[in-house]
Amino acid sequence: MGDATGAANGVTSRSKVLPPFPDDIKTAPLVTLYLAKLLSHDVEEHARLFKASKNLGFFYLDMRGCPEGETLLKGKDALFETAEEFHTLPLDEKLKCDYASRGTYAGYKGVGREVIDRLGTRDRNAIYNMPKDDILGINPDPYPVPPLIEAQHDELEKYVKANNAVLQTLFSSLNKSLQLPDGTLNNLHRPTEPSMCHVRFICAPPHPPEDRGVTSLGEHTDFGSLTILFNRVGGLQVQLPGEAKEWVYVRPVEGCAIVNMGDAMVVFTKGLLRSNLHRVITPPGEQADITRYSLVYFCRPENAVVMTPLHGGLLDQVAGEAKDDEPGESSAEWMKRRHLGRKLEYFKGPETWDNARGTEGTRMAV
Ligand SMILES: O=C(O)CCC(=O)C(=O)O
Ligand SMILES: [Fe+2]
Repeated sequence: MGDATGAANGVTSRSKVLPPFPDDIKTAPLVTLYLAKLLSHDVEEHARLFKASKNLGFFYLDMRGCPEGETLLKGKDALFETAEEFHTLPLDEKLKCDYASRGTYAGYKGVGREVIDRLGTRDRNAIYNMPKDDILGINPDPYPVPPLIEAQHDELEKYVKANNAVLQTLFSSLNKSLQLPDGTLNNLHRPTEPSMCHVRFICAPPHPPEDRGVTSLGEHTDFGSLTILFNRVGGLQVQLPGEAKEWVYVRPVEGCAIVNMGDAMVVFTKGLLRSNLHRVITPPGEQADITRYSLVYFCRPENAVVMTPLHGGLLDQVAGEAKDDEPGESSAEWMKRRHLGRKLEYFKGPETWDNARGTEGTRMAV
């Protein structure tokens, strides 16, 4: 469980105290926003969210000090335990929920079953994806889950709802800052409607000593709208905007989620909001010796939403259209194209990689 003192260093996992994130490495200058302030309609905090969403597109969201955030923090502690339990199951148990051949992102993906670049280099992460629609009972034909996940159904349901409460707060705030008609962003992301939102358990075993510094998860921008990520150890890096294209670690901070914009927000806002490149490499310092777990909630637009720029408010003053590759593509098609292009089962070469790209090349310079 998380360490109640508030420092990310020294937090415990199921079996041990985690080694500290080093103090002597360069880290990304993510601003810290406060959920409690956004909920109490603090005008300055809304402006800070808008600024962070335009500048780096990544920020810490401190969840402490309000029931909505505390519920999320409790949920993530419980689900880190579940993630460890799931990923330590025997491989044949996990492979029972590998649904890649069905053309879905749902279920288990073993280490090396995705590519991380055009050349087909394999990833070093195992992941388990649980669709929001399965958890909330919206999908009439949910993917089978192992008993230990079934046993956590209520916890997962609470977690999805807690994430959605936070997401709706963020969408309302950004909607106001963009001066869009009331509810525009929120109505593209109603949790009760079918969408490809999901909870993900990520597990990266330690890299062998000769491979330290290697990439586990290649550079990418997220496909969807907003991502709420919890890290306990380092390894996540963002590429700082600017000519130097410098990669720096993101320090995990206890009590805070790492939130980032995905490509859907870039498309909707003609590039006004930024989805920043990020990747996962060997965790820094002593953290390199342990298995790295992370917990993610990916929020995507409802399946029926068309991936095209929105109109109104400030967006009417933004020149130019984002070059979304296929105007008219639905959110469901966009997510599937991008996801399957990375799966080993579907990767045929550099063209598959290129076809799975999003807005990485079209974002505004800041
Ligand atoms: O594991 C992490 O810290 C980040 C994972 C990530 O970027 C992703 O799954 O899209
Ligand atoms: Fe990501």
